[in-house]
Amino acid sequence: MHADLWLLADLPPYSPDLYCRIKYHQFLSIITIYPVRFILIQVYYVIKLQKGDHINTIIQVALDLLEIDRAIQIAREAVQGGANWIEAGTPLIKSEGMNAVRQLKKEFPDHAILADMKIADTGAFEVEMAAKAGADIVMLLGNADDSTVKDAVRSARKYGVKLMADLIIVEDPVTRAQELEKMGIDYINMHAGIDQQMTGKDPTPLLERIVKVVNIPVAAAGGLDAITSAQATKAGASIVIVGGNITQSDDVTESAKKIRESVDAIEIPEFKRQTLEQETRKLLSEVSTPNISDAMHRKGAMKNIHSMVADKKMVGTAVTVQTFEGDWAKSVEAIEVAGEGDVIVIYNGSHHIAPWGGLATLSCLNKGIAGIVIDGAVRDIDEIRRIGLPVFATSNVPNAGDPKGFGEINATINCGSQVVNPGDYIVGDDNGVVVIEKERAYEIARRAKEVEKNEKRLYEEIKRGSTLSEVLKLKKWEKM
Ligand SMILES: O=C(CO)[C@H](O)[C@H](O)COP(=O)(O)O
Repeated sequence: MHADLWLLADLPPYSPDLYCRIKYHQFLSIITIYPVRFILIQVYYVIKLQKGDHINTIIQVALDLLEIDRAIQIAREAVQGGANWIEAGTPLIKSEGMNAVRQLKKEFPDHAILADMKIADTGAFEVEMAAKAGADIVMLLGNADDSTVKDAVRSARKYGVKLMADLIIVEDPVTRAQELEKMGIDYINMHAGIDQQMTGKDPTPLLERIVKVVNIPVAAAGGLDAITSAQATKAGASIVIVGGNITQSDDVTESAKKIRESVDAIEIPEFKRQTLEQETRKLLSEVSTPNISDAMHRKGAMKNIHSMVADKKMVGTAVTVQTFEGDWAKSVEAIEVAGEGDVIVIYNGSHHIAPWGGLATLSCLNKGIAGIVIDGAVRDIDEIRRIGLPVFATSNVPNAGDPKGFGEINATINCGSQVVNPGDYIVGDDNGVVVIEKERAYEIARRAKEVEKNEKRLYEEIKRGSTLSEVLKLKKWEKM
């Protein structure tokens, strides 16, 4: 059955009464003229929403991948979990062209296929191209020129496809949504793009305002997961577009199922957003230092600094100390300056004389300090290991220096060949230590989480018997 896109009718699983009402509606829509049908459908929606019912939300899985065969496999698993519409993501279309749409339509004839072309120009031509490849819905950029939008609408009507407008970089989304509806767009997509999400942008806040001013279905997209998809539904979204939290999951079907259950739940839990700092710390505690280094394009790793206490994870904000060979006065004074969740980062300049030991480490434990990093040596390694606080250094030795007091606290220092400023995020694990400049901490934490999700997915595929070069298609993507 070809999904009736307007009625969002391709909604398995749905309750029998809703099924009958939608079938009745489809019958009505066949026999009524458009305005009458339009009014009836509005009445239908108002009655359902008045009763507090949820209109079964469409889950659109966004296949932002590079390989069509992997995309098809992931789409299959997502549909098993309850995804309804299948999106050929922009990266997939840029990588595989219209063949991606053709293959998806061939594999999933009973599911609406959306081509996320993000059309900015030559609307008619690109809509025609996608329609002929089998797309049911085509995405254009909401801030494309009106002439492009209007010509895309003419082409969409001619080829029997629907149009969705992506508000990703629109200055005034509420006004633009109304203009786009007037020009004949079928769906509005309130979207926080992947890069925008890394800076904390969230599509939900504007959703309610847009749903109020347009009569066409509104989609939400941008880092959605089970909780935020439900919030988007509560804010009035009829379609939730989910990419990474399904496609990069190590269990795609389960992830899609969680989103299906969450958006269909009658009671949607209140979702209290954490502060940016809380979310940053939480994300950094979930990822590894290799994930973070990858998220920074292989940057940020400290050289020759190793964990002195095995199997310890450390996340904190830097209190920096500049000292000189073995001089431990400023290092110990820094314990009084640092607070809960800080990391004391020391440049000592020698690998043979320790400015740090067991007593200082115990003092840090008392203050809730997250850990210590020294470009230099430590001593009392047995005591430090018993205390269990994360300590990273270049070496451990038996001898210490004297408390002369040279140097300073909270100046810019160099540690492990990395520049460290007070307040920068410091993350350590058994791989080593990375430093993240505080201004980019949230963005890097989000990007590192994407790296981690992607690696988990690759791990899953290799576990099924593939190899790294196969899943990465190394030969195909080697730099020409
Ligand atoms: O259009 C997109 C990016 O430009 C993505 O498809 C959209 O953001 C959904 O993916 P995710 O849930 O990973 O954000």
